[in-house]
Amino acid sequence: MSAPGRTRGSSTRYQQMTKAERRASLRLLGTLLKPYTWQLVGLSTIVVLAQLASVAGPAIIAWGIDNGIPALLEGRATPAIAASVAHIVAALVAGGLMYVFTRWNMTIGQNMLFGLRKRLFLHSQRLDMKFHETYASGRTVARQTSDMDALAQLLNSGLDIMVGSVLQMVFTLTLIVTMDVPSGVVMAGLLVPATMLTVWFQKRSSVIYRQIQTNSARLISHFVETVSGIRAVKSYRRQQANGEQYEQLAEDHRQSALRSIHLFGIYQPTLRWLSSITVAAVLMVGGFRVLGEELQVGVLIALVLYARRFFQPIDEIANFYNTFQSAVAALEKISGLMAEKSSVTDPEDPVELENVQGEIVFDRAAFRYDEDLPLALRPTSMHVAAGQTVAIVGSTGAGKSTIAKLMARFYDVTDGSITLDGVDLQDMSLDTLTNNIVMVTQESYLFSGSVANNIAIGNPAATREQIEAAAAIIGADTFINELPDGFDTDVRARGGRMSAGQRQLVSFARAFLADPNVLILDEATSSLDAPTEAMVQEGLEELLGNRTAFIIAHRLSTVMIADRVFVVDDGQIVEDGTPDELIAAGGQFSQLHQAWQDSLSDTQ
Ligand SMILES: Nc1ncnc2c1ncn2[C@@H]1O[C@H](COP(=O)(O)OP(=O)(O)OP(=O)(O)O)[C@@H](O)[C@H]1O
Repeated sequence: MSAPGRTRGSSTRYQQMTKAERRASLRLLGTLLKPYTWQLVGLSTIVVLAQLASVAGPAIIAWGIDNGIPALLEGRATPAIAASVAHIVAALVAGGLMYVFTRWNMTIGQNMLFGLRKRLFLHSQRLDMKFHETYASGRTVARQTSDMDALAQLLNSGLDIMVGSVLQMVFTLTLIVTMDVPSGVVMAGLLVPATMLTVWFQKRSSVIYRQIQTNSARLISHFVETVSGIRAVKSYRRQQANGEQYEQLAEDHRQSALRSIHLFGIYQPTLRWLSSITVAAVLMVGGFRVLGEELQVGVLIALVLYARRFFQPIDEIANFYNTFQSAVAALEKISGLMAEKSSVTDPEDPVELENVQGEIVFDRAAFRYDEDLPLALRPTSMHVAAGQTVAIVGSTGAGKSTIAKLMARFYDVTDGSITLDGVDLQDMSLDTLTNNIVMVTQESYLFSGSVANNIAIGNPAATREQIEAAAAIIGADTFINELPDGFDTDVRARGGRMSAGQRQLVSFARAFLADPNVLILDEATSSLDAPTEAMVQEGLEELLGNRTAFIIAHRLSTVMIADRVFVVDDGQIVEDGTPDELIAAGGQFSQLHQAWQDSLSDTQ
């Protein structure tokens, strides 16, 4: 019997699904089940046999009483012993079969979920940046967690209830009618109010389950938002206001949970009451028939036992309906995510690159983030020779990061092309691209694991010596060696926490180890303080080496090491030249340079 709130109803969502969505989700269920067709046939057979063995119990008792007792009175014990043995064997067979069924069924369910989880994870990773920017990460998490749980419930209990419980009712009713038609009529008569009660319960429970689901999602999302924005919460003293909001949401959740408990409180006792009335009615009708010698006592006992069992599966079936709806809605959401296509894909016949030099050419390359948005990069043509270091500067929102993201193929150009050594980025495999072009972003993301593992992401084949050498060249080794376990320190553990600048140094070492031909640093030095920046300046020059490099920078010191500067304004490169040339030209860069100079002298 399901506890209140265990299954998640989403009938409204289910009803809102279009036919196409429903078909897509059922198709996904079909692809999950298909490899297990024969195993599912085997499982169904086991359920049928287990139900037959379990339903045989009362019939054996009836036979034992009606034949065994008279035989005992005549001094023959064999029929009574045979009935007892048969009853024990039937119970053992039913139990054994259910054991095999449960293990096998759970194993298949877990295997299916394992396959689906893996497919979903790999698919989510493959999807392009545009998808990840629009599809909230919380939703991706829900696909992997609550939706998988809903599906797990269906896979765990689906076959047992759909086949087992339904068969239990069918077999029981058939046996009752076969044994005694009037008792069958009594049972069928009481089935009418039980069905009406169940339909009433089912309708209300699916609405309440949906409320519980919505309220719990609101509660969680408010909690997550507060925790992830805790700095803003503390800075603006939002604790009390947030607390009040949370209390209201928690109260809504409590109310919907109470409504669910109340509903169960009406349904289950009423169903039991109907079940008891059935037993009493069968006993009364049967009793009179025994008195009239139209029915044997053993058969009457069997009928009473069957009547007790008859209603047991009804509430399981009613609850299962919610499980089924939740699972179909979850499947629809999962299949929706699986149907998403990445616009950045591998070409069918990729061009192999050899001896890459690192020449980057934009040929009337233009880009917009969405069809109804203006161009973030207006048609741009430029040529950057292999080995050049280019600083990209410009005001906020000018389009600097957009240029960087296009070179790393986070997005594909809307028009024109970008080439590496004369080969269109879209004509090389994504592996070739990432082996040759690496972007270090300002977030400097560190994955769980040790510092050494985080650096090794740049080149998983690197030896420990190479990892430590990369850190030393970048100038990250001093602080890493001071961490509790040096390079083996877990970056998430206490003592492994790093400042923004230290994280950037680790990501520099990672990029150095990756050894790409083209390196893009997006604001990568912006969060280093002046002494740290001075420290990494040398490492940065080591990192840049002979490779082609694009540095988006807000700091003069970084810009001045560049061979060339692009000034970006309103989605286009408006100035292009060496730092000295641009200072002399008196344009935007020279003003920017002057402002930097002034700010430096102010701080001295
Ligand atoms: N994911 C996105 N979806 C829609 N528009 C975007 C997206 N990212 C950036 N834009 C828009 O594209 C334009 C260029 O943004 P971009 O991030 O390239 O500027 P930027 O020069 O790097 O700015 P900043 O120095 O502030 O980082 C801006 O108008 C911005 O609003």
